[in-house]
Amino acid sequence: MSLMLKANPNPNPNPNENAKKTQIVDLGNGSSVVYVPKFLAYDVAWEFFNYLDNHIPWTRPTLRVFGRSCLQPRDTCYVASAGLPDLIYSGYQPHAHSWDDFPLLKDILDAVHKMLPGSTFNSLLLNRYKGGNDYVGWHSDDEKLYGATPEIASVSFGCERDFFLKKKSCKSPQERSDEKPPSKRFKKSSQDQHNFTLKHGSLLGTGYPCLAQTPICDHPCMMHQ
Ligand SMILES: O=C(O)CCC(=O)C(=O)O
Ligand SMILES: [Fe+2]
Repeated sequence: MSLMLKANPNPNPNPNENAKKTQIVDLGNGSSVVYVPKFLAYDVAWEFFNYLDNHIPWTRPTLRVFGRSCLQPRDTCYVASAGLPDLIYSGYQPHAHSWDDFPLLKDILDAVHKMLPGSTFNSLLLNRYKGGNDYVGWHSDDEKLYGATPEIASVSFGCERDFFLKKKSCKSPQERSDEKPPSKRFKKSSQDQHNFTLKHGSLLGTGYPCLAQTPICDHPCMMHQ
């Protein structure tokens, strides 16, 4: 399960411990990602997992990808601050729930803001992968709503899963390639690919400008799954 973004105001009794293990990975071209493997204490993260698993109004929508209808291969739920433009991807417009409906999500958001000083996240896409067959296909988080240089924070819960980032080919379609099975989606030996194993309770931040030596980020040119 992952939150594309924000948990407990004091998730770890010793915040310095988190910071020490933080990794900043240079992707080249001025882009960096930050990875905090122990963003949330192990037991706290399991409490969050159980809450989210049981209390989020998960849905599994039908998407329209390359002219075909297909069931999104994961459950989802969307939370957004009031006044944001609608999120629409692959012909689907999720209902925007209010942060006020889920106080725990606000706690996660506060913790992310503390870990990434200067960040101000305003929407959250929750994804639940029910087993090894659920996945997210190659895509860029480049919806207009996110602006020219999207900043994304992802908090993961449950089983470890691989997360891949690669440079986007300019000719590739912008749509998510959710309909392709994982085996056909990527050759792991490809150059310019970066792999992260997202641990239970970890935080991954992309497109976060102050991570780069110069405040440049090219997340719009990156895609991931
Ligand atoms: O679940 C994840 O870690 C990634 C999900 C994702 O990339 C997305 O919803 O845009
Ligand atoms: Fe994404």
